Amino acid sequence: MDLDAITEYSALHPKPSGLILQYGTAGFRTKAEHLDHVMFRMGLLAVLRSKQTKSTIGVMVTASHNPEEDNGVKLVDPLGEMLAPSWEEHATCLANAEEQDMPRVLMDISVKAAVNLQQDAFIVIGRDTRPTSEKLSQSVIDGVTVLEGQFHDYGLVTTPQLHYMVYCRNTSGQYGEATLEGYYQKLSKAFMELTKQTLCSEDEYRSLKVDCANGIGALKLKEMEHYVSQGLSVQLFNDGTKGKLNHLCGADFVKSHQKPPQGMEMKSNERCCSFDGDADRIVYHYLDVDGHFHLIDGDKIATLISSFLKELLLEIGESLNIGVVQTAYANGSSTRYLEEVMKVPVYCTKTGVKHLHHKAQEFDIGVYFEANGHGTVLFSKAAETKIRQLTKELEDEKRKAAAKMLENVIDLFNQVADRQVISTTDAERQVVTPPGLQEAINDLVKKYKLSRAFVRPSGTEDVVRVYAEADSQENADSLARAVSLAVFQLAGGVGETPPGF
Ligand SMILES: CC(=O)N[C@H]1[C@@H](OP(=O)(O)O)O[C@H](CO)[C@@H](O)[C@@H]1O
Ligand SMILES: [Mg+2]
Repeated sequence: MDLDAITEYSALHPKPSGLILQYGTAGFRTKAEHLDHVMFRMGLLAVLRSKQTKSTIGVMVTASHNPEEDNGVKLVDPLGEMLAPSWEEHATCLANAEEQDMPRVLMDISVKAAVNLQQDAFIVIGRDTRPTSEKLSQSVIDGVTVLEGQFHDYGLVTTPQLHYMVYCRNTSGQYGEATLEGYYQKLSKAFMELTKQTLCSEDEYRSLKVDCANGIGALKLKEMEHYVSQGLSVQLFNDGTKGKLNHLCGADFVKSHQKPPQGMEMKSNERCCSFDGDADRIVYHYLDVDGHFHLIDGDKIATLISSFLKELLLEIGESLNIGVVQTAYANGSSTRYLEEVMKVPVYCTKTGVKHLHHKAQEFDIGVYFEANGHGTVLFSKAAETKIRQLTKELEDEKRKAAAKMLENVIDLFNQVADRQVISTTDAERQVVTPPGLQEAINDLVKKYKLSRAFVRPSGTEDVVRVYAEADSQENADSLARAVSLAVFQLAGGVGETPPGF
């Protein structure tokens, strides 16, 4: 490691002294102007991780659903998964080292993690459409280059696309070809075959209006459109030509405000959906005949997918186990429905895809979704092999067709995978500190029917998130208000007291 060169280049990406950031739910996120040094250093760290794992590592420059002024970075591990927790700690240490200490901290990490510095390194880089992303990804490249890592810059890609590239490269192309063309080919082929097998072929079911949050999803869906045009006609809105990223539109807005995005014309019963800024979330929505808005969020998507999968498994007569993984944000009635009606075991993990993904790997088929629309279905290697074998061996036509559908589902899901006074336990559903806050929440929850509430510090924004549900909108709002007030009083709130809703 050429420490002089590192010191020299690092001075071109200086750390504002005293700035402390944490590798949170989905990497580092904050105002873009504070991130140049973090990007450079994540380029360095990605090289160490690549040498240690002897694999390609991904670096994605994005702040997903955050406002346009923010930016962020997350590292992608060899199998397309989120960075391992011990390396999140290394990332935090490296990002926070003062300028003069940085080369030493980098050395310490390479010693602690037993990195063979002679090993080659290869990094793939992607970015979203934020105005600051291009320059910041150049800083990542500077970090990679100074440690003599090789790299490929994919430029503008969605987060799932970058995860896909990493996985393809580390499985020598077995999962697919590590190009955008390869990505579109693989997904569209599975999608077209699966839709061919379904019953509803009328045109109205084949059109979809897509709110692209004024982000990268618009560019990439335009590229993908013609691969699927025989099975699906898409109409793009909020494609970034006018509006601001994630502003009054996109999956996060639609989910948290429970209303249609601006900039999209919706008529009764039209099928609509929204992406977030880096297109790794999707929620569906529609207006009914009376013009009422309905949201098909991650909870509902998980329920629909698991019932579909259960039916197919029944058809082929295989008893592969299915598990559904949710977070504390899942609506209580979706959990009850899955457990009591569908008889599917449901598990709750901490917020963030990495936690859900990890748990979902324990099943033959693991379905995981955050309520906000992040999610996928994972098939264990054994389940995948079994299903692929059945498509060849089964003689009964109906059973064979069901096995083929399952095989297409496997290929369609991209199976690879983003305040501190408040601390929590029990998958973030119970507050530990500050003292008294959990008791206050318990007392408030008791006042409402079918109610739940919890609070936790966000890992992507400088806020404390308050969740509340109850038997009516009015009661849920009122409970949320009361809990916010308790947080404000017991957790040292600053500024104005939380407003009414
Ligand atoms: C309540 C909520 O929606 N939280 C989001 C949000 O995390 P926070 O740690 O809550 O800021 O951003 C994450 C990354 O996009 C996403 O995984 C997570 O679900
Ligand atoms: Mg996102």
